[in-house]
Amino acid sequence: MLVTCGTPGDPPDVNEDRHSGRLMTRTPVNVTVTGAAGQIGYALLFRIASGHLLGPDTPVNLRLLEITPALKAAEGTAMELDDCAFPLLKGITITDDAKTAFDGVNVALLVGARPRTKGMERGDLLEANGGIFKPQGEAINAGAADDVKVLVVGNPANTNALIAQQHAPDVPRERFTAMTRLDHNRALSQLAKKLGVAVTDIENMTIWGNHSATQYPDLFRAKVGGKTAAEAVNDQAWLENDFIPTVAKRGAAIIEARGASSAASAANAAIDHVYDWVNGTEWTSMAVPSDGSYGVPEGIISSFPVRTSNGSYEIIQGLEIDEFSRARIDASVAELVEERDAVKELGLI
Ligand SMILES: NC(=O)C1=CN([C@@H]2O[C@H](COP(=O)(O)OP(=O)(O)OC[C@H]3O[C@@H](n4cnc5c(N)ncnc54)[C@H](O)[C@@H]3O)[C@@H](O)[C@H]2O)C=CC1
Ligand SMILES: O=C([O-])CC(=O)C(=O)O
Repeated sequence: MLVTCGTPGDPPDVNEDRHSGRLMTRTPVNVTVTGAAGQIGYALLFRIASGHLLGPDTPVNLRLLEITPALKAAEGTAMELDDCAFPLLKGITITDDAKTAFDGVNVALLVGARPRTKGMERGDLLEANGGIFKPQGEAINAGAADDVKVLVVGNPANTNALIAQQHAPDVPRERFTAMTRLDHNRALSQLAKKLGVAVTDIENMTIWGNHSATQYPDLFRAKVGGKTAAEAVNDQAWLENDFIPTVAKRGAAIIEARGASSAASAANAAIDHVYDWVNGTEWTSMAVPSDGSYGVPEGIISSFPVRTSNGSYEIIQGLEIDEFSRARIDASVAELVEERDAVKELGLI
């Protein structure tokens, strides 16, 4: 099923922003969002359409991929998007067909995933998600634009990204990334509160490893006022027993408090991830395919400190890793290796 909305009659490359009067001379970027009718989708789509993902001069076409029973809800969201009259939004396609959704895609946000339900083992979860991320990887391989960038949000995000990547052999493998930016932002906020500083006073925050409770938010690399954050905090007990578990288990704490998982903050982090990937930043956290840096086995999609520029990224090299951090990184990476081996055993990669 395919529904199109929006204003397909617009000329493709010259658009007038009716709010600023400025001429936008760029071809619309095709942005596909899977799980578009879900909670994160609802928090994400309006920000993409208003220019927060790619900047105020970049028009977008939205492609919403959903499972068939959720198409009606996606149509409702598309009606609301229309009702915002966003100057940058050039068209909306709603479909339950992955090939249609990813045809010509420039930015793919893979949000829809199978949540863990009662009685489900980890293997069952990985298998169910394999059924989603394998065909999506194949559809990206078949139809994506040459410059495609993929962000996987749906959990288990790192391993889902690996599954999709492994089924898209014609797409450069580094284009498949997973989201640890929410963890990064959570770490900034917790540290800023502890030190009584602004989040903007903190530099070089890093999340290592998996987007799971084993992740390592690293205060020995982060800097505040010329010191490492660990020195500025000067409280190893807080760092170990409070900061790390608070950041790593924040997702569960939000579910406990809200009765639903993080949605607006997750959407915000997805926006941050892609915006920085496209526009450049000196230091952030992204889960990316390892090239063997910092002893992380090659190919594993693990979170690293990265620098981005001109639409590409590199893992920041040359950091000295202390013993405490080494053990934490190794533990999270070991979990990723286990997940990779499990999906291999299931024949998903
Ligand atoms: N990496 C991260 O930091 C975070 C990841 N998440 C994960 O993001 C995912 C989405 O979260 P929510 O939006 O809250 O969930 P949700 O359950 O509200 O929405 C998920 C949507 O995905 C759709 N869907 C399922 N299979 C699909 C398929 N094959 N193709 C397209 N759509 C499909 C469902 O119909 C549903 O509308 C979950 O896996 C959640 O655990 C959530 C927060 C943070
Ligand atoms: O824990 C969850 O299910 C959602 C999630 O990934 C997060 O909030 O970090």
